[in-house]
Amino acid sequence: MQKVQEIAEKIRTMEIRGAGRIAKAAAEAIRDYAAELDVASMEEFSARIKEVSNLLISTRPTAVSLPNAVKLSSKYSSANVEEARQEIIKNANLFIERADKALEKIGKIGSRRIRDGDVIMTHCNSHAALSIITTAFEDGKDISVIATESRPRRQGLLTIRHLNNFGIPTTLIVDSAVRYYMKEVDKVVVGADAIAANGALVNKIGTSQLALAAHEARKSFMVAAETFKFSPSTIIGNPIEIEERAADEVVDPAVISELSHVKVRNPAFDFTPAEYIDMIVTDIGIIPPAMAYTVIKEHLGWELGEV
Ligand SMILES: O=P(O)(O)OC[C@H]1O[C@H](OP(=O)(O)O)[C@H](O)[C@@H]1O
Repeated sequence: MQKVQEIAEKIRTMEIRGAGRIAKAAAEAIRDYAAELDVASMEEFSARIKEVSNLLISTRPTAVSLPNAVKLSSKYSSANVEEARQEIIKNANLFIERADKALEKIGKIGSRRIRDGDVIMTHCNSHAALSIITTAFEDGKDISVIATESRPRRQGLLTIRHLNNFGIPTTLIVDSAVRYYMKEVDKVVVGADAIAANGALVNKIGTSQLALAAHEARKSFMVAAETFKFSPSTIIGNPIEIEERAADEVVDPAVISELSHVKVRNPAFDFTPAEYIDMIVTDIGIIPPAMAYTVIKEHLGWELGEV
């Protein structure tokens, strides 16, 4: 349990971050916990698995990859502890393998839409979006990237370091310069924390203003998302919760401690409506946002009544 608590804390504090990475970390945590779980009965086994599943899911509320990973990994059908344990180990490993392959597939598929000479704008730090960009570059396409800083956590600095390691010409801009530079951009490529049944995208705060600026300038807006980032519970009407993080990520508490009329808001994500999205590059191919429902039904194997 202590190891799971440590992983949960790393996810909560964003030492482990990125919707795909937290999903994989959760799958690994459940697998390792199940492997070592010493219980006297099946009831105890079920209760302990449920407890760690809930703990992991509670760490970050928005990225649906997290509950999807937990649900897919902690599945078992046997009423025998040893068999159930092996089922969880197998399912978690399958999920992890599928997640790695998905990133590779998204890179291959999405990079075909990148043209020689393209200037690509990206936001935050998405491993799926970066897979598209770096694959296009490794295929010999002469591309460059404009990367946003992504306040308040500045994940843009991870992105520019990653792109620099590949030798990709990159420009770092502050988030508020997005519209100013949009005229130089050919394509916007971003990741996803969740995709709702209506095709709306939930991604790092500021994504929707990139989409708006791209739409205004008639530039293509591409989302890179593994199928496990689609949200089953939105089919039955549950809204996706937007995580609001601590004010001290935005400003030093000392600066505002005496300003009695000021409060700080720090939502980590925003919604981009489907009409601003040209395509979603997934591990099962490029789809329009309107196909989100089909992905949830057919590729996540979701059944009405399950959620
Ligand atoms: O799964 P990958 O593509 O890496 O990232 C997807 C998204 O997860 C990140 O969230 P955070 O930085 O963990 O809050 C960003 O919003 C990013 O676009």
